[in-house]
Amino acid sequence: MSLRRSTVEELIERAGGCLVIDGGLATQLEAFGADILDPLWSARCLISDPDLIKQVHLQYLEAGADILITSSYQATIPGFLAKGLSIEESELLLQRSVKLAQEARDNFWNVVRGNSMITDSCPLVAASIGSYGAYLADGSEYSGIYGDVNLEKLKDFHRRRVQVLVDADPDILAFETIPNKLEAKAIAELLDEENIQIPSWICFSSVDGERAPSGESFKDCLDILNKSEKVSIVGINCSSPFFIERLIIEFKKLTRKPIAVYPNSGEVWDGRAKRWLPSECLGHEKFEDLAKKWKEAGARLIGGCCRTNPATIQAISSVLKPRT
Ligand code: MET
Ligand SMILES: [Zn+2]
Repeated sequence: MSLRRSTVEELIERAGGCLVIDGGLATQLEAFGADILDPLWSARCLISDPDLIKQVHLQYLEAGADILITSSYQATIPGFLAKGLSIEESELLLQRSVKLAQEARDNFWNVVRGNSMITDSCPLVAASIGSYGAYLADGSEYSGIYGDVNLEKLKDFHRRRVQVLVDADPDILAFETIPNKLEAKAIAELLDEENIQIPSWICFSSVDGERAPSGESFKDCLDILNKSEKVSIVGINCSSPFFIERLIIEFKKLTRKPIAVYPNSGEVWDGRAKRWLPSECLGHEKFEDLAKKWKEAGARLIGGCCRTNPATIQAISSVLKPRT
């Protein structure tokens, strides 16, 4: 069942001022030996090993996550068609991504926690919607260079997947690693055109800690989103944790919407070579210190992205919502 009777603000308040997002799904699938070197990336497991996805969701819940992000980041209908699947099969797989997270959540809440009913205060399911760049799988979610696309093409790219995911009734739509203003605008317009009733977040990537990867200012990007009632939350994901605090302070000046941050470990993705480049990266203990600062700076949803794992989320959750 859906948890949308409360607003995002109410849920945040009830959670003590901050909701904990889970960590890297792909990272943890790989840690279990899944082979995701594929254009579908983590979504490959929707075909090859759906049970493993559920297991990883459960681990994040046990680590203290209030929000699970589904395995649909790089799941797209054209991507599935390219694998020889039919449109119907592709849409079923998208729906399965939401179902797996809902089942993990219900199981955790009812069986592990012993609650008899799914209520507003149980963990939420956020349907992941990767950027167009993530679908291209050429690293452009971190460069913002999309070549020959326009607003309408981007809307059409996102449209059917959004409709199918919405039908599966997630609690939130999570647009991730958006690298430019054009795509942010396309998403905001699409949510309006389709009259989507599910709250959504739009999170940008950033490479330099100051601007969107395209070089456009966050002021320009957020000005567009501020006008949209359909966009409930804005933020940053899969970017270096070292500049997140600075970006939260900047975002606070630019928007009144709740801010979400779920950075990666600080390693850098080489989109062409399809590997993480060795670089300075952050340990779990450090995430604990930083998460506290991010909350103080004004972030209201905090978690981890690629190369973070359940231990990271455990560390974040222990400082953000110490159990009494
Ligand atoms: N949520 C995605 C996953 O782990 C990561 C998004 S950033 C590349 O599947
Ligand atoms: Zn990531």
